[in-house]
Amino acid sequence: MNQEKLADRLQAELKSKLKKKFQCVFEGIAKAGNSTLLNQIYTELYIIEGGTAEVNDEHEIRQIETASRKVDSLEITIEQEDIFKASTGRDQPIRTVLTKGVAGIGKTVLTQKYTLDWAEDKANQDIQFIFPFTFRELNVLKEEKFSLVELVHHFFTETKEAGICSFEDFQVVFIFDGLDECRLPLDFHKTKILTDPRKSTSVGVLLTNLIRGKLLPSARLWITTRPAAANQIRPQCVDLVTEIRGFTDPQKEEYFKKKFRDKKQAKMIISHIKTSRSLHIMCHIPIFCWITATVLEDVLKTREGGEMPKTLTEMYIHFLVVQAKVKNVKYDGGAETDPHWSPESRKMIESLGKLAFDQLQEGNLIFYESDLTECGIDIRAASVYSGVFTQIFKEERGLYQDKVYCFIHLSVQEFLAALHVHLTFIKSGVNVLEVPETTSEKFNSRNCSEMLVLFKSAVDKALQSPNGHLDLFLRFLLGLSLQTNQTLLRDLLTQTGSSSQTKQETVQYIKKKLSENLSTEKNINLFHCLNELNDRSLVEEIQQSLRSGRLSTDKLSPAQWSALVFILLSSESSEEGLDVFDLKKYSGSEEALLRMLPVVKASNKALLSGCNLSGRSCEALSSVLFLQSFNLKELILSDNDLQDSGVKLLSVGLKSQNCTLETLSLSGCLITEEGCTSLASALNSNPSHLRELDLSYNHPGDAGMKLLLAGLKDPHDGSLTVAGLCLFSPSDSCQLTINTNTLHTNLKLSDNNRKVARVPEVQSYPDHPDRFDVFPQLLCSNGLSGRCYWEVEWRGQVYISVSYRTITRKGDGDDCMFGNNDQSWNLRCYDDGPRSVGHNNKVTSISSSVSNKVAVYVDCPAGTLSFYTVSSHTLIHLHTFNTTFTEPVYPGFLVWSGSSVCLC
Ligand SMILES: Nc1ncnc2c1ncn2[C@@H]1O[C@H](COP(=O)(O)OP(=O)(O)OP(=O)(O)O)[C@@H](O)[C@H]1O
Repeated sequence: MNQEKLADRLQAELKSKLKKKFQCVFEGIAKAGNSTLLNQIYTELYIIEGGTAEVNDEHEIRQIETASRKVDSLEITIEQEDIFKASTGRDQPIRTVLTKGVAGIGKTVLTQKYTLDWAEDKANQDIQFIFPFTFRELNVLKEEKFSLVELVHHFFTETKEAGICSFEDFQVVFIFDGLDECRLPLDFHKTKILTDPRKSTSVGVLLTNLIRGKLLPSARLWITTRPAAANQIRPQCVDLVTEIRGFTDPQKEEYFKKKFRDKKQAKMIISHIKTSRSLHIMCHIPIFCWITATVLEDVLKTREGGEMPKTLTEMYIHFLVVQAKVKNVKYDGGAETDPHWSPESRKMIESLGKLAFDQLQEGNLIFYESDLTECGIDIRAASVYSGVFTQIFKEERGLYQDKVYCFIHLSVQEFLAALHVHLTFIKSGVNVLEVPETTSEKFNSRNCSEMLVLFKSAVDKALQSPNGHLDLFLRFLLGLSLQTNQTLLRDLLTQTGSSSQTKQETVQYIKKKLSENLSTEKNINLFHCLNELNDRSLVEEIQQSLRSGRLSTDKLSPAQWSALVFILLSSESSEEGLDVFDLKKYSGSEEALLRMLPVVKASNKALLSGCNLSGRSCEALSSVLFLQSFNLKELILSDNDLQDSGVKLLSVGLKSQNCTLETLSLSGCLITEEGCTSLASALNSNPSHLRELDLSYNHPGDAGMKLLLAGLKDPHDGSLTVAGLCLFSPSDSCQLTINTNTLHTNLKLSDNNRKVARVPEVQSYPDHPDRFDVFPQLLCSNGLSGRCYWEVEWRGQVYISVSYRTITRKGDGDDCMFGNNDQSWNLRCYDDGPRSVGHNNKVTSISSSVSNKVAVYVDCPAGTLSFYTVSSHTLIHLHTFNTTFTEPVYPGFLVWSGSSVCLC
């Protein structure tokens, strides 16, 4: 048979083998007989290009609706079948792809789906052979010698039978899943170069050379890994890094719809998940979806509503309890209401915990019979165990038909390992983490509680691990120390432990570590730990790390940003802590804003002033305004060069019926008439909730002003729909001059006539008909008939006013005092801020924050007089008088004793 025909036949055989192998996924129920078809449950994942060869350590989620995703130009998404096809603009062919993703994000499932689609002739038919490997399988061959060809023959016997000994002439893809589980030495510096695929050597050397591109350079490679282990491969060896970000919100729903074919049940589960923000966020990780589905199916069956799990630890505890219950009911003939933990199941969890821990410490993820026996697991009963606790533990046929065992998912092993450490400590006071070489001098166990020593050593060990293999373990261990979590496990844990003081000291220890120079990945895991510990200062801690540059915003990968966002959103303190989102507290940059949009979305007030934002931010914010579930009431964008183009983009969102923004500040954003036009039309088309609009320090021009005013008029009664409109432009600022002829003799000028103070001594001013003789008042010489803006500072008690020139100057009647007649208007200011406004003897109280600086804006043609307090970068509207000015108005002041006023 010629080579081509042979290859075709082999391809058909390989496809048929891979189809069989991957058409079903093990979702923990294999033993129970209901294996699941991969095509039936497979839900599209959100995958992005994660930078070039620069491999950094990474983590968690992406939580943003599709609406905002499409405008997020920071990310290039990739379809599952196009993993070797990079975005345009790259001319080099892609040989090696490294796909990163956190635990349970769907790396294995993705590689399986890719292979299955190929085997079923659905995609990538240009590939002649796909050879999928897992590092788990390869680890077993650590001590053996193979050539590359022999290795392929070994795993894919049909290639050997077909007698194919050379793969150079074929389009071949090798998949290596789970680099984080790799126990083979991959030493890119020392390993000798090997180019001959027929030369026998250790598997580690084979892989190193394959990845280097020395061995079989024509083949393509796809390696998957948890982020923390990605750095085992030299960046130069990787052509494309991609990242699985899990499910987007619509994908989450799709998952549950596929999982629960009963539409009613699916709907109920989805709406239940949506009620808990953190649970909903967690479900971006497929394994959580699966665990959540398992837990909720049970929770909803047995109790109405109830508290939903909020943290990772809580979720896994629920999962364990559900398993115990299922075992009890299904296999032991118990009733749903019986205690879940029989002495046998308790014993089994203890044994499984010991196995999980011992093997995790060794870095082992598959075990042999001898490992089970060592942990007191009866080997004959092992298959029963795996049948019983199918969803925790599974039995596989390994190579050579040996029976091997592993946990249903690595995260379950990590959880049980933590449970083991916890249980052993509670029961016997033994700290199993304390092996002699790690007993650090730093801990003086006589001074700290024993438990604290345990936690500290766990933190240290996790930080020492180069591939992060104890990261999740640490999160679980700390999570288990919470009383609330121990209560959930009450029948399993006969005694509980850990005090709030231990918790506090653990938190302090973690914070100390956070202040050291750790990798981003470690930093983020420690944030997760604080979250598991329910620590309320977490948000502040994250802000500090970002602000100080300990977490450099330039170096954070998209996934790390998402992890921060996830922690911020799910942390307990976020309920109040994120009420006001102040970008500068994190990092005053556009990148930070774009990455933290989900936090903006969850906040009531977003302070984004002076952060170098551009149109990109406007576009993204606009998409947030479109969202239904959005809380934002105040958006402060002042002092960013957004320009007309930015405002146009923002206006798209302002038009949305979902937009319930009450305050918008665009002060000093370089907006001209064009920007005002789009803003006016947006505000006109949306029955807006907007109460305050600050457009000060822009250049709207007359036409822009008119448009805006028209756009903001109520169609029914013609009144302004926005109470606090601030429209002045830089050209409206006036330089006020005090008219010394009006000055009362107890008012003294200083600072080049910019400051007026009330003094007890009578000043020797000449008599003048314009001078106020009883009230300590003055007027400026500026007669205003257009638009004018000025700012004033004061001490003590003053009235800041405008008045017609005709106001009476002599005597102590109301016709003389600012605000007490129809000739004048005032704002009454006190030591603690403005308290009321007055006109024609009518005083109206206003609310204001503490302040001693106000701005006044008068628009004579429009008939408005507005007062604002001035606080950094923002004008906060106090009050607007609407009237018709019949003659020019003059700024003026009344200065009570011990007070002074200053023109800014
Ligand atoms: N695309 C998907 N559609 C439906 N379910 C999925 C998908 N991806 C993952 N899952 C579910 O999540 C579980 C975990 O996925 P998988 O084993 O692929 O994660 P992983 O990223 O390889 O994790 P680890 O790094 O811990 O090995 C699967 O068993 C399956 O139940």
